[in-house]
Amino acid sequence: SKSQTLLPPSPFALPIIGHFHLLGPLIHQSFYKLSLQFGPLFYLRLGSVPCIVISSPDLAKESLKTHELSFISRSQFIAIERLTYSSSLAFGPYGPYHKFIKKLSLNEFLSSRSVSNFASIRTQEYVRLLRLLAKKAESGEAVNLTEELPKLSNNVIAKMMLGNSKGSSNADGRDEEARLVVREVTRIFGEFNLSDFVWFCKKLDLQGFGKRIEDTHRRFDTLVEKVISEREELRKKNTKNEGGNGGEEVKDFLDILLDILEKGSAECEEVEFTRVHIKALIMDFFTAGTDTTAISMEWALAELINHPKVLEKAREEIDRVAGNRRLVVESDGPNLPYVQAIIKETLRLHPSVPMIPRKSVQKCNIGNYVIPENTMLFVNAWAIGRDPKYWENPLHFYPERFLAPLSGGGDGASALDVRGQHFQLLPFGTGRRICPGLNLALQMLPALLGAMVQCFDWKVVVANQKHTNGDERVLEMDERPGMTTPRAHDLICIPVARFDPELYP
Ligand code: HEM
Repeated sequence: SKSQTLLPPSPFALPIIGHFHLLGPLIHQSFYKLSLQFGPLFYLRLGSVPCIVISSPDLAKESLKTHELSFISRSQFIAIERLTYSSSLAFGPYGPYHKFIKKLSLNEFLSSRSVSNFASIRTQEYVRLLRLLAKKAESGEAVNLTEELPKLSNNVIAKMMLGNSKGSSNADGRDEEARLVVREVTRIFGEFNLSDFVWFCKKLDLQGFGKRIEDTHRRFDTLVEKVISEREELRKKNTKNEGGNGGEEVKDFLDILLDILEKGSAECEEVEFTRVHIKALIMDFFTAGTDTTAISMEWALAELINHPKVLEKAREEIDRVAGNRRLVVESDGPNLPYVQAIIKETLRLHPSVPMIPRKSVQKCNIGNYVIPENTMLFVNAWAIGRDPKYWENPLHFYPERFLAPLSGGGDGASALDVRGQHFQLLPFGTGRRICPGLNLALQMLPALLGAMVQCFDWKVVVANQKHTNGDERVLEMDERPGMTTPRAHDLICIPVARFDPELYP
């Protein structure tokens, strides 16, 4: 029939640029506005790249579950290709290598068990931040949380993945350099490169991305080569202890990967696994795991500052569970349902990856429409999280919606989790390409938020963060463009101590 050959509805396109003229800097918001006009499934051409945008849970399910294998890949962009050594888990195609490395990452690095094994490393990092905040509180100084939170998540991933006491020294400022490189990579990934979208610009590099990409690639490669070579040396010296790991410490992911590189593994017989794959994986976890976790934490705290009653309720729960003689810790998580609900509510309104990006590997039908092979798919999780059809009072920050209602009613959100089973709430995506870091993020976020609320009151100081038009919220909640959704302005606050730092572990 005619409908079997139809593309989804689409706005008027211009020559060469296609629909780019319809997009503002916050692309998920532009897509949301277009969805109000063209419906929950529409078609765009970005330069010469065909795309579809989905903004309803039903169609999200149809594309990501029913047609999962059709939309299983991701688009290859010039910067991503180069900076991830064309071997990315996060951005690469789906196939035997992806299956192998994802399974390995989930089993050996990011499973609930592995994440628990590294709990003490994370506690050290939480306490390092809390001590800094306590110092600032003592001197009445402001602290820029937008700077500090990524340091924490970066350190956590570095220490879980690469270890911290394996003979590598930070005397040459390596941690700082690593953080700066990761920040630059994330920035480059989030910027729009004409060469990716307009076919005749492919070789022109009109915006000068090439040099930035090459410089950043060189800096990262130098760093990661040093880390891997030092570990290889240490392993040689230490051959008596299997894995060269000193026996008592928990094996970090780098040791596991080097074991496979040296001895092979039954499961990787079919795939090539080289030193380059190790480097790519390190890049993957730093870029996919650092900003996302820090941004979610920042939004959660900003929402609490804007909603003092929610903050007070969270604090009552924390004080009930941990009291005021010990710090709240990750293992308290299951006893903190209200704090957990705050995290879900934050991920609903501020998913740090606002759109799930995929690419079709074969032609398929969605609704009554035909989606050609090689079409980019954006599932707009940000828009779905704000749709009044699925959420009561969607713009209201109301964690209670995720707690069992006393007497029915509400939007039924109490039954929803964030693990990819419920298509109206997809902050971590779903299916075979679901975020493997979700266990880690869901361990860290409640514990860290809990500790920051338990230990401090928060005073907002910077003028451009504040509403001036009589809005009762204190902080503005605007977003900045990028691949993730950071806050437009840095979150700068003065912490006021309410917990004795002597009691930190
Ligand atoms: C609040 C924190 C985080 C959020 C909101 C988040 C969100 C996401 C989303 C939406 C995807 C795409 C899923 C899909 O296509 O279905 C993704 C993929 C991914 N994430 Fe996360 N993420 C977070 C933290 C982390 C952490 C801590 C790590 C690693 C340590 C990580 C590593 C990855 C990787 C490797 C992928 C690619 C998976 C694949 O393509 O198979 N993420 N994440």
